[in-house]
Amino acid sequence: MKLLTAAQTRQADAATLQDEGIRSVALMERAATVFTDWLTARLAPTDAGEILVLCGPGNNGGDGLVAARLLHERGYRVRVGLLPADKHSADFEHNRPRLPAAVPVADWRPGKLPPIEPGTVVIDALFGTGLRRPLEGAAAALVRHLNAARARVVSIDLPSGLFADAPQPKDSPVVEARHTVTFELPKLALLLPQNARSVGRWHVVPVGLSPRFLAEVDADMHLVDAALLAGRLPARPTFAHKGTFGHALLLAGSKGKLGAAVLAARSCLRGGVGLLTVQVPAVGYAVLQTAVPEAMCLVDPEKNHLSELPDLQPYNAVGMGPGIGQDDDTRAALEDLLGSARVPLVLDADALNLLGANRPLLDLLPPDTLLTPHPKEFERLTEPARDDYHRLQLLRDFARQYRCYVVLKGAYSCLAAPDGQLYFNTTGNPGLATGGSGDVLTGLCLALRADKRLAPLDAALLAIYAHGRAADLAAAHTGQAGLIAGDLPQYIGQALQELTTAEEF
Ligand SMILES: NC(=O)C1=CN([C@@H]2O[C@H](COP(=O)(O)OP(=O)(O)OC[C@H]3O[C@@H](n4cnc5c(N)ncnc54)[C@H](O)[C@@H]3O)[C@@H](O)[C@H]2O)[C@H](O)CC1
Ligand SMILES: [K+]
Repeated sequence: MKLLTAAQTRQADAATLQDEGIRSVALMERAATVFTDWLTARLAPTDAGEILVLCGPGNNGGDGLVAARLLHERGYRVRVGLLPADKHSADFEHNRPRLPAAVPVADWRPGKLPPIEPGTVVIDALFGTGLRRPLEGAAAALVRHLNAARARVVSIDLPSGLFADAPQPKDSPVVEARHTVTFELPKLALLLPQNARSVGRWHVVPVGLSPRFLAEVDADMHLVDAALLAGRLPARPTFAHKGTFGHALLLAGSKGKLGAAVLAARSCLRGGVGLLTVQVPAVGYAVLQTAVPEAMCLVDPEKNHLSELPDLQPYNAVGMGPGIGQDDDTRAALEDLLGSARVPLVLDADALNLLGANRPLLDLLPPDTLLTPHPKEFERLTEPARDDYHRLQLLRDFARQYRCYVVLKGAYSCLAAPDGQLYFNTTGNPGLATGGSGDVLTGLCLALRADKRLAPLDAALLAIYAHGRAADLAAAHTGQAGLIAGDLPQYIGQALQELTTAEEF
């Protein structure tokens, strides 16, 4: 699924009107109806009390007016508060007189703002994608008043005051919603940690925007969902043998961190690799052979850390990083790897920290290398980000500059591709915030990069999605708090199977 900018969303609205030959008030009616359906499916009239609908001057406010009318028709008690404005949108003007007389309407002016009882259900229809500048004056006062009320706020399309795809000044107020019900496609702002307090939980409801426009529009941001991945993971051929799926080499572990090697190795095997060899320092030999008997094990000459590469000739992909530490010898081995590898590389954890501490090594990164930093590791590779938007810009720039794929891990992990496209993952849950879950991702990435049938982009997309999906499957048994990284590999197979394309008849 594509992620649109605010400007593209306006174009999508216009294309929909044109393609369907409908008036904009009809689209507003549709949007407000799906919003109202969403709300009434979750909130009975008896639990709602008197719903307060706060309406701004534009089409977001127009949506609010329609929702107020529909809620009244469905037996809810409703009142409307209007933000005073010099000018209203045409569709707002169209719907204002259509509010039933039984719905109380008042202007909500600064200095005379009525109290909002704690727990009141408030529909925030002040501003949506048309916000042009940070809120000030009457609008800012109203938002501050609402945020102080401890109400149950549901925002239409966006929490008011939040730009759809750009940062706002720290001191400009934004509605703090429990739920944001957004139309057709999520907006970038909903995916970023810095907006979590305003957005609450977000939900997408369909309004039927022009399929033609959505197919044609040139987006540079995407959501990684099952639809995006359809057809990217071919079924395993009947006459497959272990060579078909590649031989991966994993360089992992140091004294006290062999668990990282074990987790990555198990995950690589569950990711479908044909053969796996793991090189560990001597201290890890018995651990690896016992914990992961399916993998072959090479022993580094050093006892406690990795110091050199084996002959790379047999391998289709090499992964390095989980648990390796940052010894000088290990840095030398990494440098050797960057200089000599002729196959896809996956770099994580201390391999990234070594790169960050030795920036000239970045110029040695082979094209299409896959890096999987968390935000701190990414910062070591680049610079501290001013905010989440700036971090995405740095991510994009880095992927372009080094012609590599970078997964910035977190909720909605974001993959940047060498062409500057960004892909936000939709699977996973807070149970992944546990030690070792990144090592599992590394192993899975390595397996998919070793599979010669997969393009680099497809391997990375499949890996981040299946990793999150495995966590969702695991959490159904363990709960989120009880989820540990070792639970994940056993669900990778199912996650990949769900994505596998059946052979066409
Ligand atoms: N995408 C869809 O499927 C549909 C979306 N709809 C809704 O329409 C809004 C966008 O409406 P628009 O009129 O473009 O913008 P807003 O209502 O967000 O606000 C515009 C309004 O506010 C003024 N304004 C802008 N910034 C400020 C500010 N900082 N302070 C004061 N006033 C400001 C501006 O001048 C305008 O007057 C979208 O989010 C959906 O909710 C449609 O219903 C159709 C389907
Ligand atoms: K809103």
